[in-house]
Amino acid sequence: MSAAAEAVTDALRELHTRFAGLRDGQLADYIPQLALAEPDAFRLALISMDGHRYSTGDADVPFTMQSVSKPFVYALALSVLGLDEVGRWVNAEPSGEAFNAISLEPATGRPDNAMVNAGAIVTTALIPDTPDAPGFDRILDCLSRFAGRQLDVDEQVYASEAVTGDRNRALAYLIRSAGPLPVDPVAAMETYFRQCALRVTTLDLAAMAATLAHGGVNPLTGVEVVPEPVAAQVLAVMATCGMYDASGDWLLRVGLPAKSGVSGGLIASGPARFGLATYSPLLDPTGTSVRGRAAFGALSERLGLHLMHNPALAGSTVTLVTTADDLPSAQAGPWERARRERVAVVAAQGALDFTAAERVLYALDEARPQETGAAVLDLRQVTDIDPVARAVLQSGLGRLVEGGVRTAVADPAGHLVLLPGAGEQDERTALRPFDSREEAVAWCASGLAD
Ligand SMILES: NC(=O)CC[C@H](N)C(=O)O
Repeated sequence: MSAAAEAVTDALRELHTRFAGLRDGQLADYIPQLALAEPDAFRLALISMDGHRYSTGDADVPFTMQSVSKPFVYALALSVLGLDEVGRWVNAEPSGEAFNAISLEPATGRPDNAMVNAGAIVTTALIPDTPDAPGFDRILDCLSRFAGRQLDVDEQVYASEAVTGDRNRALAYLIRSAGPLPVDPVAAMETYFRQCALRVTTLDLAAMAATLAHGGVNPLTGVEVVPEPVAAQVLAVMATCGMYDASGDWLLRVGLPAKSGVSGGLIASGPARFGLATYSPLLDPTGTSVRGRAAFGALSERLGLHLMHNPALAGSTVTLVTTADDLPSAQAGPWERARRERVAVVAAQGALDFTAAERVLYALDEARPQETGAAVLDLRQVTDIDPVARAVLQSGLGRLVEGGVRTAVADPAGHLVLLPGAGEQDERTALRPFDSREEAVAWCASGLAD
């Protein structure tokens, strides 16, 4: 790793040092194998949207996923069946109850959400066997693609939970008796226990969290694991329900979609930013890693990761030049004319989304193009434009043209190539794309009324 990027690992190391001494909490012992975990183990990993990996502690040592598997199986169910169909069987409301609560909605028999055990059992049951693959193989394949490598089952942990998992079995029978879902409790529990016993490393979990943050595309492999809308739906349910009866407090203090598991694994996703994972098996009463919670809280605060913080710094993607005054004065002819007439020139830079497009259009209006009858939008420094920003800009520029403004776009990369009606307008007010700002300004100025 380069020296500069070591700074990110340093930040993780610092958190590790700061919280390694925390000895609060208990090992989960209702699954006997989990009580054998090393209480001092503490690992942290972060994976960026470019697939850069950072970690500290033994981030390559495996442990079982437990409930951290739930959002990924939910993602699979959503991509196979769609939100409406999945929503018929499992709701998306925070339950305010413990992960293993024996509780279903009275009116419908649905579990509250897919993050508590009852909901996760339903989600698992929604992935049926197909002629090609048993339900569990489909889950294994999907979760392996989230991780970017082939995962396997810890047979000892699986067997340990299968022996002691009566409460979950009871839930499966309750679900079958309370609602119309044709759950086979025995088969569903077999698959659910195996999914909980899937073996991952801390770096695997960070890759899985990063894939959700990256719109469903694994940033390490480039593979689209689930469609982008599904990734957003899963993050939404993680944000509201992922930490069970501590979800509200978590969103308030840490401010990231997250999911914990009783082995001590914990993930958090910063949408379009990174995937985070930690492993440390001492748990608080809600079943969340004590060190993991402390580390993610501190990291969020220190790096300003809370989702509700003011997201983009104003001006970071848009530069605004309001008149042709800034054009090089040596240029004669149409340039001189453009300067004299104060033709509006607005320049944007960086990646344009809806927010940036709104600023651009507002700046165009502020430059009062109706008074001069001409406007130039300079997109030469724009690196990317999303479909929403393109549509909003096209419609805004269309309005200017309709209002009689001669409008030119310096757009050598063709960000707005689909300009509606370009060339169909009358020559004086047409909307025209140009390769350079000079040509765009000259064309605008040459058409100004005398
Ligand atoms: N919160 C958890 O991690 C629970 C998972 C565990 N396998 C159970 O069903 O009890």
